[in-house]
Amino acid sequence: MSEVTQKNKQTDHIRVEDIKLYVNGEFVNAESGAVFENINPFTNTPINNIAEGRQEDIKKAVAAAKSAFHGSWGNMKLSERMTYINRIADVIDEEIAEIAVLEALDTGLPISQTKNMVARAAENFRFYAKMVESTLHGEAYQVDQEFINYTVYKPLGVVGLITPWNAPFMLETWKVAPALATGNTVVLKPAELSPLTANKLAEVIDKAGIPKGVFNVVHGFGETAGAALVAHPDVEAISFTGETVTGSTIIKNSADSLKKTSMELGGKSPLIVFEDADIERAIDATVWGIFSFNGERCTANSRLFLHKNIKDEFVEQLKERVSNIKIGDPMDPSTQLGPLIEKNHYQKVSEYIALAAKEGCQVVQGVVPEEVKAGNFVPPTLLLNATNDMKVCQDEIFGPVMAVIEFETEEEVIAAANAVEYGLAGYVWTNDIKRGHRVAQAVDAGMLWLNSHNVRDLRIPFGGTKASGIGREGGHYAMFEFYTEPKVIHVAIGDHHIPQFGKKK
Ligand SMILES: NC(=O)C1=CN([C@@H]2O[C@H](COP(=O)(O)OP(=O)(O)OC[C@H]3O[C@@H](n4cnc5c(N)ncnc54)[C@H](O)[C@@H]3O)[C@@H](O)[C@H]2O)C=CC1
Ligand SMILES: O=C(O)/C=C/C=C(\O)C(=O)O
Repeated sequence: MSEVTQKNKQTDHIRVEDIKLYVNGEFVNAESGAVFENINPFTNTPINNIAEGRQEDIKKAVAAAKSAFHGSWGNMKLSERMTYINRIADVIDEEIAEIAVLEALDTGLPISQTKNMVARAAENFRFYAKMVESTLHGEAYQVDQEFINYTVYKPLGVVGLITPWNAPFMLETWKVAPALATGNTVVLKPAELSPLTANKLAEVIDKAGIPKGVFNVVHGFGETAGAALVAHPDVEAISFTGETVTGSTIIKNSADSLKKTSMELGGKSPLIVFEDADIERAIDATVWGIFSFNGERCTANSRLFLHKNIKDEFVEQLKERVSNIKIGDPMDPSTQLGPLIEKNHYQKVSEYIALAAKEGCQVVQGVVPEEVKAGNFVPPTLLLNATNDMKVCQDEIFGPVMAVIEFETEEEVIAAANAVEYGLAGYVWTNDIKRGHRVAQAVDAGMLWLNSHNVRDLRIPFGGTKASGIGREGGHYAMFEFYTEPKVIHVAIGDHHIPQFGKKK
């Protein structure tokens, strides 16, 4: 991997070693020997080949994880387990530069942003080590002098984690950290479009010395490797982040084996700016919220609602920002917007923009420099004069595209913000404290930021309502409500009455 360094500004021709599956502590080929090609979104040339795991590989990985759960990992002292979890964080920190480069190479995300995502990944492990050690405890109830009833929180066993390509390393670790810290063992099926840092996570965890079988990675496609993981009877739970339709399929497919599922799904989040808002800050937050991560963000503010009295001024400033956003090579530290993940996605996003024009929007875009045209670049795009009922305001486009909708009254904007199938995030800008709270509470969203962009606090629940998900990640929600379950132990401390069925009087 020596070719991949931060000095590389030109991603052309960068090749990385081929990638294998990580099963039972070993890097192995797929049983079938199959591989698939991994493509660089900046050049549309191959980066490397990836072993393509299928059902037989999932079976092996689950068997290894099951054996580790009943062996070394399951029997380990808490303090020792936490030493391993913290060591994973340390290794990530040591390798942050290389991981950030791999992520940018694989996804087209700008290197300045992938660095922060990798730092957050290390924090995910440290956070859960601390959280589990300090707060994973049960309750005890005493019933007179007869009983003490207490609960302990037990890990589930083998858990399957299925993740998307948009912020892969950070989102994978956001699941792996609580899963391992609470004592489960893991089979990770990362997105087929972004395998590089999932492989790197296997290398990191291997380097941290975690016992074999505790963590496994099976690369491959959703319909084969993913579906096999979902169907496997020895997998106790599936935590999924991805598209709403895929989430629904996974819930159906997990029903036969009665699995617990957690669903972090799509979004079409509103950002509402009232006329009394701090306009400068609202503009910064709006631009960041839609154009960071190349617009491929579940929490992106893809619908901007502007009060009619500030709309023209706000839009003028937005146009200027859009024309200044630096589009280019993801490896260039000054790049703000890189290429989309793959050609098909580029096609999909471009079709939505064409549709918006047909539906009557005025389309305003930045300019993609000639020298990067080989990449899947969609420029930052504003869809002006949009109305909330348009298809481009209802569907998750998942690109750097924001619809701008005018409103007049509070009631009207709440109704429009909620007239969508999703309910992941929301953003409200106003300096009227009462209105701020009123609107924040009225918008259908699992997470609502008032006078702020998407700033994270790992202790709070992360997730959405409506078609944006079921369940929450983060804080004690992941710990108590998903990756463990309570076990009750009833202890008699006195001689309470026991009915004497069948006993001769
Ligand atoms: N709510 C949240 O926290 C977040 C949600 N997302 C959502 O993720 C989506 C983008 O990610 P994509 O990778 O395109 O999602 P996707 O749903 O296409 O794929 C996600 C994962 O599911 C796997 N998969 C596909 N079909 C499967 C099946 N039948 N059985 C099992 N696994 C299957 C894929 O191989 C991949 O690993 C967007 O909708 C975005 O909003 C992204 C980040 C955060
Ligand atoms: O912070 C998280 O745990 C997840 C973040 C994901 C996004 O912000 C996104 O995809 O928008």
